[in-house]
Amino acid sequence: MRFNDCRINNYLITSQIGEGAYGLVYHAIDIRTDKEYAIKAVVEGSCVGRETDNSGDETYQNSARLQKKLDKLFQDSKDIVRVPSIDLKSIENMSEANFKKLPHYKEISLHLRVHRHKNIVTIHEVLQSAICTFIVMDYYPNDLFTSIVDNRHFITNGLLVKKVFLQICSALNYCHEHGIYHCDIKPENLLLDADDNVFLCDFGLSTTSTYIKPNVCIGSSYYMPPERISFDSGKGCSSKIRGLKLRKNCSSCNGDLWSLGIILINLTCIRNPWLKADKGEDNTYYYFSKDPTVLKQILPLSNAFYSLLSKILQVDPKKRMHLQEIMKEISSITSFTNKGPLSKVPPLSKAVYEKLANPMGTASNFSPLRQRTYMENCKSLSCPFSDDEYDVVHQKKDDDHDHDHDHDDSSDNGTGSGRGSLGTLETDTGLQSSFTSTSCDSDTECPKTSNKISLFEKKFNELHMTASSLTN
Ligand SMILES: Nc1ncnc2c1ncn2[C@@H]1O[C@H](COP(=O)(O)OP(=O)(O)OP(=O)(O)O)[C@@H](O)[C@H]1O
Repeated sequence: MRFNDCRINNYLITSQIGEGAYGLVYHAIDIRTDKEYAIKAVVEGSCVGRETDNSGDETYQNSARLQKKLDKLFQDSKDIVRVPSIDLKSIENMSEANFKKLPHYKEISLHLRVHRHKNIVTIHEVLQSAICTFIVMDYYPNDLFTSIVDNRHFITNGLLVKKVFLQICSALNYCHEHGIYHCDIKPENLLLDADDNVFLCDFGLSTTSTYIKPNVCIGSSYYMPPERISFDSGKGCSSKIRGLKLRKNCSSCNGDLWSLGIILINLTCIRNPWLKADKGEDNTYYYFSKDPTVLKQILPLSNAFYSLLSKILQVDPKKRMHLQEIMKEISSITSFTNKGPLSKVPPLSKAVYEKLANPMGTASNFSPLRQRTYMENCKSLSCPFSDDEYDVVHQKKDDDHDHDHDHDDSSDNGTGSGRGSLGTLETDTGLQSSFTSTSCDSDTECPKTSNKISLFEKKFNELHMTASSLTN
């Protein structure tokens, strides 16, 4: 490895763990404490003045340029770079005017405003060298993409799906409450610790603008809402979706909600429903926009889960279900699929829901009416909760004498036992990693690009979607 054994202050670099459009991420060890960290190197000016349509070549060139600069930095300093640490509070308080001068600090500033949340990656230090900025963060060994696709970690465990998804929602809710819109919610930007706790990272596209321009803010196409793709590039620049004429700019908040809906499909079906929510370019999405029940034909969804997804994946962004409601529905849903292990899922107790949805201890809108507490099989389902959490669930169960499973979805005939079996979900369609162009918002026009071609792209293209049969 190129920078093996190089040091930045007290951090010893051990390997490269990520390569994005404008950042390189390294695994490092603090030689004083032996604690592991992830260090992201970003270059000043790297996210300025780049428009959306970028090829993989350009991404490669960007990171090659950064590598070269780092080479020189380490060479000049004989492998030990000593750089000052920037006061985090001063970065957090930076203004839009500051971001115009130092655009790459916007990602760090917005991230710092929310990194206190338990499910958002913590930034420890920001180090400034002459050629680039180093963001020192907590290190997590896995990301959600690898866990879903490679490890197939979720398809046999509905409680784990609930836990992970509620933690994602909780992190996102915290961001929205603080006026930060992530705009690049995708499995690669969700990291996992060894106990399957989620941590949101990469605020490179995030914005404080409640509305963003459709033609500037391009995220990963799989997770991008239709209103940010299907725009008229003509003078009016207004979006037209299903005959609706939408605002010139798109709601940042509602865009994140759409991405959540796609993540739910990833977690439960190991699929992406379409490549791009663009009627003109994607046949599956075209059919979905005409008739949402197409989702039930291409994915093994239970009726209850289809009903929930159709409320999240509303083409009209204003009609999308609110985040708090999504969380409550996920907590109480009793089936994700119409067959296999996810066809029977216990609802969460109020205590467990509170812990996942409000790890910061803020008030919740959980409705006691909706809660069900029959989680007696929690442990045997390979319980995703810690012992403490399990105790809370278990104690509640002891108080609860009604253990009958009462399915919302009576039409589901739940062929799978849901316990221990590998299930019958068709999981041969690989989940696509995000490799399309990305750029960041908005009023401040700070586009960045990302054309990460993942290992899974080839696999995905080979397998393609069963949905393609719909188009024949
Ligand atoms: N704290 C961390 N712990 C472990 N791995 C990390 C961490 N932060 C980032 N990574 C890894 O590095 C990859 C790239 O990081 P990040 O998304 O922040 O960079 P980027 O340049 O914005 O990438 P992209 O252009 O793909 O969005 C992540 O997908 C993840 O695999």
